[in-house]
Amino acid sequence: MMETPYTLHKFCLRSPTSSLPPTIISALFHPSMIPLLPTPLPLATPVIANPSFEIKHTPHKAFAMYATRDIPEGGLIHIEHPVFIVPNKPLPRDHAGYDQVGSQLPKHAFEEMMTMANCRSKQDCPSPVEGIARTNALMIELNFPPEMDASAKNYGAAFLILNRANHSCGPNAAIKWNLPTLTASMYALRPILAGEEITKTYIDPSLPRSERIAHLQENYGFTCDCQWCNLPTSSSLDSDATRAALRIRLLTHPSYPKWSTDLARADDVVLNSHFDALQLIEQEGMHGLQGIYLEEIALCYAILGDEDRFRMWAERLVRRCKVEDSKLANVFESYLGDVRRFKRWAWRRVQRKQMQGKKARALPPPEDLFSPFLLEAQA
Ligand SMILES: C[S@@+](CC[C@H](N)C(=O)[O-])C[C@H]1O[C@@H](n2cnc3c(N)ncnc32)[C@H](O)[C@@H]1O
Repeated sequence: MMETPYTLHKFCLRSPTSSLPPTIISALFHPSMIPLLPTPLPLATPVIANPSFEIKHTPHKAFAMYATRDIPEGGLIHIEHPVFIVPNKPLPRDHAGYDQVGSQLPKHAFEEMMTMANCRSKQDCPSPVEGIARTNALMIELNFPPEMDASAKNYGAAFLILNRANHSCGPNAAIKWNLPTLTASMYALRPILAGEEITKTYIDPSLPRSERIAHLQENYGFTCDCQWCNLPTSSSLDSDATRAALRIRLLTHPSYPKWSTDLARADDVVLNSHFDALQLIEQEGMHGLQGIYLEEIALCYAILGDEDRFRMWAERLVRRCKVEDSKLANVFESYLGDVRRFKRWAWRRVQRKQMQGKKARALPPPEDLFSPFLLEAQA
């Protein structure tokens, strides 16, 4: 039998209140990975008391997540520990690892997991647990040291609820993994209406439609039914071009840092470009790209010293990135508490005033401009 370093582990996250049972995570870990988990292990994160979604069976996609009430942009939808963590690579055929993982799960979790999608063939994945893991597991980060071999850093985690989210090329939600708490959080990328399906993306949505379709077919065994994959050919080419442009734009858009120190550039050059980007993002449903534009629009208004507009955009940014980037949300929350905490508040106005002051001092006093002597001299 071929030797494999992956061995089964069970992690027990104690509940913060004695009335709740602990959370168990089964994992197939390389021994070198154990120190890469948080130490000590976090307490179990309680589930959200009044969830804003339900899981329903659908005619064409098996199960799906639906919003049961309106969810605001950036709103937390669900937070969950994985039921299992496994390496994202096939183990030797005779290795019982995946089946062991399955058999170690609590009964209800195992039964639920066995109803999850499995798009792998028996030849490809003889163990159904492996097929389910390969269809559903989300890539997660552990405390990987930089020198570690890239193939060893490849771990996936399966979630009983989050894995019910279907794919869209214009998703309204995204998932953020948090290693210290060993949880994944789902949050809204844009406002979601009650009754809407909650979707995430399984692929890079900026790829052209043909590549997205091929990728989803090959890796997940389905043909995407989203509105962007069903556009007529001519509109689809436009959509491909817009998506490609949005991807490039992230690297090429007018630079906020340069603008913020360069009075020669028009006040609205970055703003106009970013408003334009937000419109294209809206059109393609690529709200995952909004963050940088929202942040820089708020910063532009700070540099311009336009408090009302700064507040409007900074409040939106804080809402939007509360889950995705809580540090950034905290920074902007502190500016909202007192805009003068932003060190370069109204920098462009202040600079212009100072320059005008300097120019005025460099010119002769106004009465001299009209003195008979000057007129004579000019003549
Ligand atoms: C991670 S699971 C999503 C939840 C799944 N529907 C279930 O019942 O557990 C991925 C599988 O869901 C289905 N699926 C996801 N997104 C889809 C879409 N946009 N159109 C059709 N089927 C989809 C495919 O069968 C895919 O292999």
